[in-house]
Amino acid sequence: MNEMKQEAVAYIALGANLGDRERSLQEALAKLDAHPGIRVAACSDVYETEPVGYTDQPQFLNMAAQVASTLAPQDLLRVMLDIELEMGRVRDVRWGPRVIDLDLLYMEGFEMDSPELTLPHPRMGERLFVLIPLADIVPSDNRRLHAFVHRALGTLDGKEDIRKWTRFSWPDESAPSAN
Ligand SMILES: Nc1ncnc2c1ncn2[C@@H]1O[C@H](COP(=O)(O)OP(=O)(O)OP(=O)(O)O)[C@@H](O)[C@H]1O
Ligand SMILES: Nc1nc2c(c(=O)[nH]1)N=C(CO)CN2
Repeated sequence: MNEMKQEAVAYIALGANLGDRERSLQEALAKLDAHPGIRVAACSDVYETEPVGYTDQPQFLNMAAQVASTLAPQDLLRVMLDIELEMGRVRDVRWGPRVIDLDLLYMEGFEMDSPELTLPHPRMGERLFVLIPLADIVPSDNRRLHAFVHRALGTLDGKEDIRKWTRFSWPDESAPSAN
């Protein structure tokens, strides 16, 4: 893995709509935070959302996390994809049901466009289930991302059914260790 000397701030979208959704979000955050090159710095509220795209599937829980990472973006994504696999995600239906979905939305200082990794995430401005949690944690001094999120929120206002989910806390003292 290519370790960078300095931490870079990145934003990750989390989604879950199979099994114990809340526990899956907790577990994914714990696994990210347990990695030596990743520190979970802030978490959004959790929202219950109607499925978008492929609609014949259960409701999602969605949230966003701000992380600080010394990993190169490709390595951070690899860790995220490994966590999805460890947690039993099966890739079959595009936009279909999943135990956990982790998308890398934005990483400070990095722009790239390849099938393996596109940054910023090409569809983040189209999805309220991504933007509403992200707005909880993007600081206003990140002018570029803050402006992007709020402009996109303005154009999508009211287009998806999203409700705040209140029963979530992280770090979760009762959760099993991620290792
Ligand atoms: N910014 C990114 N974040 C996550 N995956 C990405 C990104 N850019 C490209 N990819 C690639 O997309 C592939 C498919 O991702 P995934 O199965 O999570 O898509 P999806 O959640 O079904 O749809 P969407 O990409 O619209 O969220 C991953 O294997 C990954 O290599
Ligand atoms: N509400 C909601 N809908 C979705 C979600 C998601 O996380 N939340 N993820 C998808 C796969 O990218 C497809 N549709």
